[in-house]
Amino acid sequence: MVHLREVVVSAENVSYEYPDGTLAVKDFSAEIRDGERIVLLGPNGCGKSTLIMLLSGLVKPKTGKIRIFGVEPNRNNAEFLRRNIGVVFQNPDDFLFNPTVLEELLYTPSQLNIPYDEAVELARTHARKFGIDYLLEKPPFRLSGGEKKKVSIVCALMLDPKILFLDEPTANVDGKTRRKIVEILQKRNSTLIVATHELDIVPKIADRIILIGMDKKVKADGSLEILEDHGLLESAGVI
Ligand SMILES: Nc1ncnc2c1ncn2[C@@H]1O[C@H](COP(=O)(O)OP(=O)(O)OP(=O)(O)O)[C@@H](O)[C@H]1O
Repeated sequence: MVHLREVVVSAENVSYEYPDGTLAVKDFSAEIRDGERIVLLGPNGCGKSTLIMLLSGLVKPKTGKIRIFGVEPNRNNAEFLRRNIGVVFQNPDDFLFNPTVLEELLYTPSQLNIPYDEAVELARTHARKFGIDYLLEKPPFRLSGGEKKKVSIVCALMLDPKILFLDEPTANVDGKTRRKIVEILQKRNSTLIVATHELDIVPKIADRIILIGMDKKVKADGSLEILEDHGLLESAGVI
């Protein structure tokens, strides 16, 4: 008998409309199991960033249901979710606001009442591991785009989250930084949900693709074989 791993995120007929009336996500359903490595693949504007916000519980769907670890995100489980979910936003400037990189790394642990000395030790260890230790005392706004990206990824990894969400992790970074980010993601064993429109990183980091088209509908949900269906990729607008 095949033993299926537990569902960690589920979306049931989820739609989302921005206050100005733009429909960003249309009737999206999926079950994501523990340890799956998923890429949300689709062209600009198909709703990937909005889906990352919805599936990570940061935004509530207008219709439909999102469950994370079996429960709908709400005020009572916010701390639990924060402890177990890491999110890397598309634009690090939306997220980095502390006076130094070290303080940035310490922010979430401090919100979760992790002892200061323990958090500093954790931050220094992670910074060394990801090669950003030379940046610890710098203000985040003085970093390059690629450095900001790496800092946001390390922030999200600080507490070794059970689910890691990343929105366009390799956009606007040089080849070396891209390789480093891919290597970091390849080493993770826990659930990974990545939004991207960059086809070349998909086989390196994912084992399942959810392909979304320009009309915001799911065009395919399955294995990496989707990458070989050029007609499908073209009709979805990714090639
Ligand atoms: N704050 C907002 N207010 C109104 N509409 C928005 C807002 N943010 C996004 N949208 C719209 O929602 C739709 C989905 O946007 P979203 O950013 O989720 O797409 P995406 O697939 O991540 O795009 P990209 O690949 O360009 O990052 C688009 O039509 C976009 O114009």
